[in-house]
Amino acid sequence: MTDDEFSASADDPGAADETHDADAGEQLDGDGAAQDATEPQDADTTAASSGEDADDGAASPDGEDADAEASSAEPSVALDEFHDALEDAGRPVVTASEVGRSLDHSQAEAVDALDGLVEADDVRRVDVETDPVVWYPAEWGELADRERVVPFPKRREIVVDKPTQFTRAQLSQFAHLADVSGNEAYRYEIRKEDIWQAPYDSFDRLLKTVRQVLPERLDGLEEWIEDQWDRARQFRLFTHEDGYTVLEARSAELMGNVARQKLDESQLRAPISDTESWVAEGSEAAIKRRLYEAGYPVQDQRDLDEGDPLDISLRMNLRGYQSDWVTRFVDAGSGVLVGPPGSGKTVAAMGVMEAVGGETLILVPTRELASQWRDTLLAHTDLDPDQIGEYHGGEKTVRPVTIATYQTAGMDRHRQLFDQRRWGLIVYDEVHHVPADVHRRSADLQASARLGLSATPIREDDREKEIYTLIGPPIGTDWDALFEAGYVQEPEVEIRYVPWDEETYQDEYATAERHEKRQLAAANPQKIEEVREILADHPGSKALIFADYIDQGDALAEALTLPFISGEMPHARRERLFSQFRRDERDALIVSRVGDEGIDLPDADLAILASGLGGSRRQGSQRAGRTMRPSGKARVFALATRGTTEEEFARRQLQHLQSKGVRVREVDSELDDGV
Ligand SMILES: Nc1ncnc2c1ncn2[C@@H]1O[C@H](COP(=O)(O)OP(=O)(O)OP(=O)(O)O)[C@@H](O)[C@H]1O
Repeated sequence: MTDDEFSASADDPGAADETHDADAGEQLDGDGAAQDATEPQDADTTAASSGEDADDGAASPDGEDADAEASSAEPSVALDEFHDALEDAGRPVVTASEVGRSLDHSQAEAVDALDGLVEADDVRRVDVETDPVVWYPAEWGELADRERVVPFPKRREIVVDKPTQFTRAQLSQFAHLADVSGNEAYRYEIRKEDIWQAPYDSFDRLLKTVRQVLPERLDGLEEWIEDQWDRARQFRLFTHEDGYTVLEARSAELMGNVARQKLDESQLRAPISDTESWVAEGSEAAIKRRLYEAGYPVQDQRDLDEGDPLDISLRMNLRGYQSDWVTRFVDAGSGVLVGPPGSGKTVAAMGVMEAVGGETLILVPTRELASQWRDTLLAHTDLDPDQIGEYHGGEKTVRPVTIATYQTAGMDRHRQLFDQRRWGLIVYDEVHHVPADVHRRSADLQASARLGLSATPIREDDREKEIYTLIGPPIGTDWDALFEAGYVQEPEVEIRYVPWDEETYQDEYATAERHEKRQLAAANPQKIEEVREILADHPGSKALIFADYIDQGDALAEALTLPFISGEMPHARRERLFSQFRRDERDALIVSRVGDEGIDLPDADLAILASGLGGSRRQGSQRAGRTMRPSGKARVFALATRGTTEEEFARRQLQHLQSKGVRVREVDSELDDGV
C-alpha cells in the first residue's frame, strides 16, 4: 500500500487548529498553546480559506482562469519551488497551507499543484488520518534511511518517519502512538495523561528525553508539558505521625476550590489547616479517583504496612535496569513496571519481593500463569514449596506467598483472600487485565505496596485512570540500559493479506451478519495453505500458530497434523505439550486464546496469527510478545482476509505493537490468485 492510496483529508491545518483550539478551551486551564512559529498562523489560514472562498464563488476574473489553467497544465509549482517551501518551513515535510503561504498561493491551489507533483512522482504525501496531509520530496522518502521527527506543537503531536526502536521507546515515555500510515509515518499525541504518568522522578529528566527526541526547542510545548507535570503534583496523601492519612494541597486555593468542592465529608473528615485535611480511613482510593477525574492526579506518599514479614532471597543477579526498577519501586512505594515481553519483569518482581520483605499476594490472569509463577519462585528463590499457595479453581491454599487468579479473587465468596493475611505486597501481573471487582476489592488494600506488571503501556481509555489510582503511575525504565543490554529483540511483523479460498466463501461473507463476518473472514480456509507456506519457508523454527475459532483450529490441526491446544483440552495434556515444546520435542503448536496471557514459551521464534485479529489490540501485542524472547530475530505473521473487516483490525491491532517498538510490513499473499 503506497502512501498515495491513503484517502487524504487535505483539510487545512489551520482549520484543524481552530477546532483544536475550541477543544483546547475545554481542556484544563493553563493549556493555552502558545502560537507556534512552525504552524500556519490563524491569520494566514483565514487568508487561505478566504482565498478558497474567492475561488469558489466570487467572479474574480483571474480566479477561474487560473484554476482551469492550473489543473490542466504542468504542476503550477516547480519541484525546486517546492524545495524552497521546505526551506521556508525548515522541515523535510510541509502541509499544503505552508506551501501556499511560501509560494503565495491559496491553500486549494497549493493542493492542486502538489497533486501535480505527486503525479509527476517528484513528491510524496502521507496522510496521518485526522491530521492534514504532509508532503515530502520523493527522493527523500526513498533514500533517507534515517528517521525524521516532525513536531506539530500546537496540536501537541509528533510525526516521526522511520523511527528507530529506541526513539519509539523514548516517545512512549511522554506520548502515545495515535496511528501509523503505511510503514513509515508514526503519529504520536501528547495528552495530559501522558505527562501525568511520565515515569520520571524529576521534570528535568522528562525534559531531557523530550529534547533528545525533538529536532528543536519548542518553548510553547515545553511550557505546556511543565504545566501538566506540575498539575500532577498539586495534591499528595501522606501519613501523619499519629498514624492517620492527610491530604495536602500545594495552595489554600486548591484545597478550598478543588478538594473541598469535589470531595464530601465522608472522605474529608475535617480541615487541619488551609492546605491540609484529615482523610477518612479507607477513602484514599475514592479520593484519588475523584481528584484524577477533576484533572488533579494525587501523589500517594503514605507509609505502607510492611505486612507480616517474609524472609525471601532471590538466587539470581539482577541486571542493571532490573535493579533500577526495584530501587525506584521501593522509593515510590507502588507503581506499574512497563517493559517489553521477555525483558525480565517477573524476575524484577521477585527482586521487589525480596526488597519489601512482606507476605505477598500475586494476582494473575490464568491458572497456567499461576503454576508458572510457582515454578519460577521455586527455581529462583529460597522459598519452600509449603510457603507458596495457589488460590483458583484448582486449589485453594493461602500461604505467605499466595498466587491467585483475578477471576477467583474477584468472587464475593473469596473476598477473605484479601484480608486473611496482612499482605506487605500485592503484585498485579498483566495489570491491564485487572477486572473491576478485583480492582474495587483490592483498592481498599491501599496500605500494602502495589506492583503492576505490563508489557504494553497502559493507554486503554479508562484503564489508565483505574490503574493510576489503584496502583500509581509507571515506574521509570532505563531504556538505554534495556536496549544496550540487548534484552529486547525487535521482531519482524508482517501483515499478510490472504484472498478468499473460493468465491462461494466471498459470497457467503457478503451476505453474512456482522459477527458471522468476523468468523468467516478469520476462518477463511485459504489461510491453511498460507500457514503451510510460512512453515515451509521457515524450516527448523519453533512455531506458535494462534487460532481463535475452534473449528479453524481443528481444521489447521488436521491439515498440518499438529496438536491444537484450546480451553477444552485438559490442563495435564496442555502442560505436557508445552513442556515437549520447551524441550524441543515439538517445533510447532496450534493454540487458542489460552496461549495469550503470559504463557512463557521461551524460544518460540515464529508466530502465525491465523485469526483472532478482531480481539483486543493488546491481545495482538501479547501474541507477538510470545515470540519477543531475546532469542534472535523473531518473526510474526498476522493473516487477514483481503477485503474484510480483518484488514482493518489487523492494522489497528498491530499499531499497538508498533508503539512498543516493532516494525510492521504489509504484503499480499504470494498465493494470491486474485479470486
Ligand atoms: N537477571 C536475570 N538473569 C538471568 N535470566 C533472567 C534475568 N531476568 C530475566 N531472565 C530470564 O529471561 C526470561 C524472561 O524473564 P521474565 O519472565 O522475568 O520476563 P517478563 O518480562 O516477565 O516476560 P513476560 O512479559 O513475557 O512475562 C526468563 O527465562 C528469565 O529467567
